[in-house]
Amino acid sequence: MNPSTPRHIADPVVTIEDFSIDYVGQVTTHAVKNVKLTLGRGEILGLAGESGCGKSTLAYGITRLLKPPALISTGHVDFHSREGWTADLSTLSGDELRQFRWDKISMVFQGAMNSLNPVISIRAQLEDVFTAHRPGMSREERVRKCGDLLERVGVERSRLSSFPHELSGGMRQRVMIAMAMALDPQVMIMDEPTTALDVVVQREILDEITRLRSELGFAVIFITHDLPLLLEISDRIAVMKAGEIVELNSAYELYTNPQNEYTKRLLASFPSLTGERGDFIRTGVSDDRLNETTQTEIDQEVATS
Ligand SMILES: Nc1ncnc2c1ncn2[C@@H]1O[C@H](COP(=O)(O)OP(=O)(O)OP(=O)(O)O)[C@@H](O)[C@H]1O
Repeated sequence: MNPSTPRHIADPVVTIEDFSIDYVGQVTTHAVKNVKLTLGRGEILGLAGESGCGKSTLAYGITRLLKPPALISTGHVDFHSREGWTADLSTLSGDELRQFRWDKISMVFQGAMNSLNPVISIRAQLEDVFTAHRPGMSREERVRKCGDLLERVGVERSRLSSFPHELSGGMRQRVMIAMAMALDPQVMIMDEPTTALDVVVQREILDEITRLRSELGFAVIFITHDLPLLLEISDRIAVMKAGEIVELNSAYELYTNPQNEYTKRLLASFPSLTGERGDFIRTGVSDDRLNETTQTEIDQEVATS
C-alpha cells in the first residue's frame, strides 16, 4: 500500500455504467445493483465485500459469462483498447465475445486449476490458446511462447511435457495464470485466484502477479474476501455490499480514512489490521447480527451449519 499511489482513472480501460444483474426466479435476487466503476489502464482494483454481496456475479457479468437465470437488467460495460477503439461488450455476438475473452480480457477463477484437462499435456493445452486465437502463428513460435509463458509464472519450461496431475495445485494455478496471460490481455479478472492454495504459495503467486502487472501493464480486477491482502496489492479498492459499491477509494485512503460504516466494520473484522477479533466476511454471517451476537455464538453457528 502506497500513499502516493497514482489515480489511473484518467486513462480508463473498462468503464461500467449503471450495471445491474438479477437472478430471475420465483424470488428474484438483485445481485448487482446500478454499479458504476472505472478500471484504469494498468491498475489493480480490489473488489471486497462479504460472501454473497455480488462480487463474482459482477465479474461474470463484465465478461458476459453469466448463465440463466442470471440476467443483465440495466447498464453496459465498455472496453477501451490501448489501440484507441472502444467496444460495448453488451453488443458483441457470441463469436466476437469468444475472441474477445482471453485476447483482451482474461479470467482466472477460484479452482481454475481443476479445469485443466487431466489427459492432455500442459504444452498442448497452452498451445490450444494460440491455435484458436493466433492461427497464423508457426508451430515453432507457439512452442517457444508456451515455454516463455511457463517461465514467466515461475514454472520450469521442462514442465511443458507434464500432465496436470503431475503438478502441485500451486503449479497448476500458475499454468492457468500463464494461460490467461498468453495473448497479452489488457485486463485480467481474478476471482479468488489463490484461495485454495497455502499461504506461502499464495504469497509467491501474488508477488508474481504484481511483478507481471508492472512489466506488462495489464489492469487487474482482483476479487477476494481477504481485505488485508487487497490492501497490500491494490491501487484502489471498491467495497461492495448487497450488490452495490458503497465505497471506492485508493487502498491507502480506504485503510487510513474509511468513510462508509460498512467499510469501517469490514476493516475492524480483521484482527491483523486492527487487533480486534471478528471474521464476518469469512463466515458470511450478516453484519447486523454481528452486532447482536457474540463471536462465540457465531463460531457455533458456523460449526453447525
Ligand atoms: N445461480 C444463482 N441463482 C440464484 N441466485 C444466485 C445464483 N448465484 C448467485 N446467486 C445469488 O446472488 C447473490 C450474489 O452472489 P455472488 O456469488 O455473486 O456473491 P459473492 O460476493 O461472489 O460471494 P462469494 O464471495 O461467497 O463468492 C447472492 O445472494 C447469491 O445467493
